Amino acid sequence: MITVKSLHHTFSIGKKGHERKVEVLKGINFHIQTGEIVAIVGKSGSGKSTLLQTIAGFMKPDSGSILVNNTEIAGFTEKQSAAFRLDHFGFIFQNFQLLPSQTVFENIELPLKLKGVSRAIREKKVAELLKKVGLTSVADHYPNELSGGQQQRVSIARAMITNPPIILADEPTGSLDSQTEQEILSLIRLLNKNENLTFVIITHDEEVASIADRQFRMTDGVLVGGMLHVI
Ligand SMILES: Nc1ncnc2c1ncn2[C@@H]1O[C@H](COP(=O)(O)OP(=O)(O)OP(=O)(O)O)[C@@H](O)[C@H]1O
Repeated sequence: MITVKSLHHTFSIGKKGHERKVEVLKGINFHIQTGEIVAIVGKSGSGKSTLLQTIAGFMKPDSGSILVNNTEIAGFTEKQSAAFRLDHFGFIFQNFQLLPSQTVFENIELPLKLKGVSRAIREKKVAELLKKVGLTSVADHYPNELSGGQQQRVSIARAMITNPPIILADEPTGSLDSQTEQEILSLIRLLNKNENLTFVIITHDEEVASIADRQFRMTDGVLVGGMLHVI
């Protein structure tokens, strides 16, 4: 599903003329299979977000290979990356990133609108997903009328609406209390099982990492681990 080989990336930090080079990805290698939940765990600044951004095609690595379903995406142009992203990746963020002026229904249907999907199909698909994430009764509410857990359910539904095979999640429960965190983690597990969805979750929270089939540890730009985790 995702195979990363010899991925390198270096940032230039600081004022022009006095830049400092920081090697953030020092030759990353891993393979993720379809239907796995993988957690990428590591301290702040270890390079987790940079890795996720390169997989998603938001950032071009200096060198290395990223194969997603046998397509090499590391050398894609921005336009190619955007098109590939829409078909292959859904995103979940710590702060939900919902549009405040749009209802739950409208937030979830947005990616389908961007793809030019007809209204009838959009309505059918959003209704199906609302049911899967347990939000049918709040379809016409606005994000600020929902709890944090409900907002994260909306963003999970939005991430899934175009049927991408892979969900990339950056600290998906970072803004939630521990009980709500457990509910969202259970939902992720359920969707993984029922829909065969692959999840790549970035976290520094061991509780979150514990739901993963495998955990990778990011330390100073090096990724280690990947042992099967028994839950
Ligand atoms: N656009 C950028 N320009 C320059 N340096 C950057 C940029 N993005 C990240 N960095 C640097 O790269 C290193 C890794 O950052 P990254 O955000 O990938 O870490 P992280 O493990 O995701 O951290 P956190 O958990 O705090 O989000 C940090 O030293 C950071 O300062």
